[in-house]
Amino acid sequence: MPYKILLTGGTGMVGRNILEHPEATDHDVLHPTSSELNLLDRREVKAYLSAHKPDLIIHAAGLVGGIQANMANPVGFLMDNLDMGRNLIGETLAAKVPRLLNIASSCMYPRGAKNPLEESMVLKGELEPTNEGYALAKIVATRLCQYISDTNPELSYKTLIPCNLYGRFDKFDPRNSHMLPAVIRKIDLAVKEGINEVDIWGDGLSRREFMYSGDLADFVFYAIERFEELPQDLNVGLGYDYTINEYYHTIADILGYRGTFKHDLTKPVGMKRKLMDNTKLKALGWEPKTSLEEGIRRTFEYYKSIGNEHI
Ligand SMILES: NC(=O)c1ccc[n+]([C@@H]2O[C@H](COP(=O)([O-])OP(=O)(O)OC[C@H]3O[C@@H](n4cnc5c(N)ncnc54)[C@H](OP(=O)(O)O)[C@@H]3O)[C@@H](O)[C@H]2O)c1
Ligand SMILES: C[C@@H]1O[C@H](OP(=O)(O)OP(=O)(O)OC[C@H]2O[C@@H](n3cnc4c(=O)[nH]c(N)nc43)[C@H](O)[C@@H]2O)[C@@H](O)[C@H](O)[C@@H]1O
Repeated sequence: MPYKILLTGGTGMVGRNILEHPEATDHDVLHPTSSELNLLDRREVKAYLSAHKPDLIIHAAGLVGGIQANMANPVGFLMDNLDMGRNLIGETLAAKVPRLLNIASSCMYPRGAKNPLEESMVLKGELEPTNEGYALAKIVATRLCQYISDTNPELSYKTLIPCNLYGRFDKFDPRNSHMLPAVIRKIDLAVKEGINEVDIWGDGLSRREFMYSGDLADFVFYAIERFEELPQDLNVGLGYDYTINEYYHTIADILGYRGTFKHDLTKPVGMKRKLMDNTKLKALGWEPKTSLEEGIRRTFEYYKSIGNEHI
């Protein structure tokens, strides 16, 4: 059914993949930038919802970054994400908007939890220190949605928990990018400049589940067509992972890098693994379609198209 959707984070990687998806045109999608709607200003949020009256909200805004960005700014990652979530979800409740889809992150799982991570494991152990602030903010927004849904039968606020994501519209600046786009940039520079050795952060044995953002966007539309069928919290991932070393070698093969790698053990590695259980996702009848090789190729094409000189 067509919705009047408020999409937050519409200029970000997840948001732009949602807007680029063919089914976006089936709905009336409002996607204000942060200068048109600053989620850190609760009064602005209240006024925007009152003026536009969406019937579904997709919350894909946030202060987002890789391990090094999180370590450099734990206060910002906690405060901004907490305030954005609280302001948006709180005013959505006040306006009695019937549906909200909150985008969380697999980093909110306990660092030592048994893999694959099941949705019931949230809050069942200590968090990963390198992104604890961000994880706390994500957990608060996730629980806020649950409490609202549990105490307001006419409201349905649910959370998707994606694994690591990459793709078109990603961030490539090494100061705040995640591993996959950072490695595309590093290896592309090595090929262009004839560099024969590329650093891998850590021993490369950590494992990650990186899903192509276009697939998450596809699931978002699949999910909003079956909103009532969705569980309160739902992992959205591949169901398998690779080592960091394997990601480097796959990217090197695709970009034509023939040099060697050196492990820089002074760099942070974060969680050893955060593979999520996809039983509930598969039960809904959806699975991601984009292979790692195809996803890297599309991401690299996008990277080349934006001209990396200003990154
Ligand atoms: N990337 C990943 O690996 C990953 C993995 C799992 C989950 N997620 C989740 O997916 C969501 C989107 O991530 P992303 O990778 O798309 O992030 P992103 O590319 O950094 O985009 C962040 C978005 O949030 C907006 N935003 C930031 N501060 C704002 C504010 N004060 N008011 C309104 N909007 C604001 C930004 O708008 P401006 O550009 O105008 O600042 C931008 O559109 C986040 O909830 C993140 O936790 C991401
Ligand atoms: C989904 C995101 O996961 C994030 O954790 P996390 O996967 O470790 O974030 P990433 O920065 O993607 O790092 C993933 C893994 O890749 C390794 N890695 C290897 N080489 C590089 C490199 O050149 N750059 C980067 N960035 N990593 C690299 C890094 O040590 C870590 O083990 C959280 O900090 C965020 O809050 C968010 O939740």
